[in-house]
Amino acid sequence: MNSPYGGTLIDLVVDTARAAEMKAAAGDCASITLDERGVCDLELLAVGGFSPLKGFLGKADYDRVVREQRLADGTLWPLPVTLPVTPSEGVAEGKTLALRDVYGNLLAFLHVEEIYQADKDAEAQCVYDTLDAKPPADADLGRCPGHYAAGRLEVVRTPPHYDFVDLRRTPAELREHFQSLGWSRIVAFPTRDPIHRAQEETARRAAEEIGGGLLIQPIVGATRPGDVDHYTRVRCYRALLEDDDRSGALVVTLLPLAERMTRPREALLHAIIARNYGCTHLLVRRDQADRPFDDPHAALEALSKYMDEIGVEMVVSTPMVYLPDMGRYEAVDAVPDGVRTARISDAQVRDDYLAGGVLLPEWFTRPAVAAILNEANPPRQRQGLTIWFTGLSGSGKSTVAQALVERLAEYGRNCSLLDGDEIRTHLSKGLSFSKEDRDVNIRRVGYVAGLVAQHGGTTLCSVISPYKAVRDEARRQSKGNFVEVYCSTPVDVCESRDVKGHYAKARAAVAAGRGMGFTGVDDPYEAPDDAEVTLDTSRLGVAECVDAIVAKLLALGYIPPRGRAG
Ligand SMILES: Nc1ncnc2c1ncn2[C@@H]1O[C@H](COP(=O)(O)OS(=O)(=O)O)[C@@H](OP(=O)(O)O)[C@H]1O
Ligand SMILES: Nc1ncnc2c1ncn2[C@@H]1O[C@H](COP(=O)(O)OP(=O)(O)O)[C@@H](O)[C@H]1O
Repeated sequence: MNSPYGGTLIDLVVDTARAAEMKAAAGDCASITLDERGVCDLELLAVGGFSPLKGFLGKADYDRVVREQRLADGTLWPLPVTLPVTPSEGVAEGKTLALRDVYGNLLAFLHVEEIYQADKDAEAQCVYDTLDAKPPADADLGRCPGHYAAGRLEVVRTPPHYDFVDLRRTPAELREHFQSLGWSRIVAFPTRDPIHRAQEETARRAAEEIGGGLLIQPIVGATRPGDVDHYTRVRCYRALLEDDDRSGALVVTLLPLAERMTRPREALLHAIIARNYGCTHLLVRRDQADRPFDDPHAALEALSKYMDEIGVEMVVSTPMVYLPDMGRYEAVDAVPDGVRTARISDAQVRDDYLAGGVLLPEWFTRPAVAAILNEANPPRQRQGLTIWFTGLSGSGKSTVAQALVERLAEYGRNCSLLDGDEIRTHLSKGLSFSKEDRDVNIRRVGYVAGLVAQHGGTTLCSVISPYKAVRDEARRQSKGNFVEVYCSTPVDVCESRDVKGHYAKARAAVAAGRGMGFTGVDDPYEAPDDAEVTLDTSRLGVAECVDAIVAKLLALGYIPPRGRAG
């Protein structure tokens, strides 16, 4: 097994007596709440995943890491591990700072020795290589309020985790595990993608090549937007473990690393972490790029240059392809002439299989993994949905929405209805019709509908919602699963209907010079210009309105063609 980088596995977690003493003193010092990346970095610092670092980088280390990827003492270190702070009376040199997670859990104390200015330009240019392109990790650069703090770090507890606890091991625990397995040569495979058979085969071959074991390290810290969420990925890796007849040669351990998305430096960090976890080898893709303008070979070049110094050997992965006539995988460059090959691209996985609710074939993915991916990526007809009715009072929103509830049940989509009038008797009780209160009202409705949509439910919202900006906020809350129905019925028709007598009151109020702030009479209504469906209920009957919405939902895939309920 490999020794830790720098010779010693760092352990910053204090013993229980010291932890108790420190907790008792916590009230006397300022607290800061770590963001997602901060929590991940703290965990890896605490357990030695970032050995030889003993804390967040001080200025001398930071400056040299940014420009030369080396610590001040010359040790190769590719990426800044920093703690952003806003200096204040309690956050100052010589003070002690309590570090907490968003739930308020006390994680560590930093005895602040220095607070220094971040060099955002140098970070952007040297670390993220973004002289003329938008940084992939702009959120990371933007997250920094301008200063970093450093000093002696004492960790009271590592960030608590309640998911996949059986697959979480510190470097020390993993080393012990390797020892119990009798492994001395181990290839690490850090990944944030689901593993299909081709990748599995690639990783297996790497282990065979070195005559050792395989460590899959699912990266579960903050990853890139659009990545498959870590719960789904880890369920897939676990299925692999449970399903695999060769599972004796495979270990899965989660890696709580917040990725910086900046090759090639990130690849070097993976190598250092692999070594700290006891691995002797790192599986490396031939081409890897986080951004379209990245040089795909840069990571491999950097690794070749520094692997000796890091003390980890590189195994360059062999991409695999399926040979349907032979029922096996083969290295792409070893396929015999004239033999048929089969593959499914990432885009096909997404668009042709997952989006359509079609299971990936067994030759491509283990059935247990395919089932998890399908369950986690339901086709649109099984995804949540918000149908948002907007329009003047009396324009037909509630009438059409109620009819739609019945009609959608026919397609297996059961809906809840949030009707403006009713909402204002509880969720929004006491709110007026001022612009501010209307916005609050709509935000509440949008928030509730968004939560329901994200968990697979369907909500029909029937609210005037006169302002475009807040309607758009509601759309975002539902993460795009949002269909806007604009009841464009002319105001004179709404007024002639005057279902509740409000228009008459509003006109009377205006005539008396008081005004009532009634939408369409003496209050504004901003009509949508991008609604999915527009209905003038003075021209269409209720059933025709429902037909138009159903046709749109069919076209968008939110309901199945009749008789094929999903
Ligand atoms: N000043 C004023 N302006 C508009 N509407 C008024 C007003 N005062 C009372 N009402 C009644 O309240 C219902 C609209 O509530 P909403 O929650 O949908 O309005 S908003 O979206 O917050 O603007 C609306 O009911 P519907 O007719 O069902 O739309 C009105 O009857
Ligand atoms: N095609 C139609 N669609 C919806 N409502 C209609 C239609 N034709 C007539 N109406 C009548 O118009 C009124 C609309 O009121 P309502 O649905 O409460 O509107 P809103 O919810 O927009 O305030 C109801 O009395 C309804 O019967």
